[in-house]
Amino acid sequence: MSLLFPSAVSPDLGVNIDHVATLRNARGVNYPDPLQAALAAEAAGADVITLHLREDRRHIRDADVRALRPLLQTRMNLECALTPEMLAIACAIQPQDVCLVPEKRQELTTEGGLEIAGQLNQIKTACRQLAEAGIRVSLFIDPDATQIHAARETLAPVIELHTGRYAAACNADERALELERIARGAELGVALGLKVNAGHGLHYSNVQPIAALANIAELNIGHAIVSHALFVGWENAVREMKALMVTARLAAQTQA
Ligand SMILES: CC(=O)[C@@H](O)[C@H](O)COP(=O)(O)O
Ligand SMILES: NCC(=O)COP(=O)(O)O
Repeated sequence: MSLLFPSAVSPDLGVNIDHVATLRNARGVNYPDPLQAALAAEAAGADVITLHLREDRRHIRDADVRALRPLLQTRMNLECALTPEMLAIACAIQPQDVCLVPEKRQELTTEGGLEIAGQLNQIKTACRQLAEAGIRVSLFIDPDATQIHAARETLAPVIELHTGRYAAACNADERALELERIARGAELGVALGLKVNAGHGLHYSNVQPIAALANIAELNIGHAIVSHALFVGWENAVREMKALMVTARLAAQTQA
């Protein structure tokens, strides 16, 4: 696990296990087991295990989070909405990291980042509550200067930049623009003293330009790894993603 940021040999890889649970829940059975996936991901090189306890429990369930916490050798990054229920669960389970994310009931996936300025006091209070429970707080936000400055005001030590627009870009020009927004956002975050993570929609085909950014400390990736695992096996899917990240970061460092 890399301890320093930025400019480590690779960003940390947070493997998101949500969609292992999606597959389990589709049949109402107890397999595939997200706990087994988490432990195997750690053995294959994951630095962090990320899981999103959605309010509607569409994939990860409370029991998964509770059972996994004492088993992990790395870190648990629990993603949750900014609600009293979720904050109470997080404080009881005490993951090392909590990432606060916006949720909409009908969305297929997380559509955007937190609107921090509009709920500054509520977010500040949540950050204080989590910090008092010994939890490091991350805010999932769009790579937007206004949001990054607002995040700094909450005293949360970490931000995670939403890479969804980058991942969904329709052409090379659009992708380059989105990459530039993320690079500038990461630079600003680090300048403000924040740890800067990124994630959402990243895939084997688009991860390297993001992993190359020296200011990015951690990438959280799930759906692509679960999907690729169908063809190459779970551990190989994790190893391949980590290898792409290391290669991209090393190449960028060599060029610098
Ligand atoms: C915040 C984030 O990007 C992930 O938690 C992602 O949202 C998980 O997958 P779903 O959005 O499909 O639940
Ligand atoms: N925070 C982003 C994340 O955990 C991974 O999301 P995805 O790779 O499943 O889109």
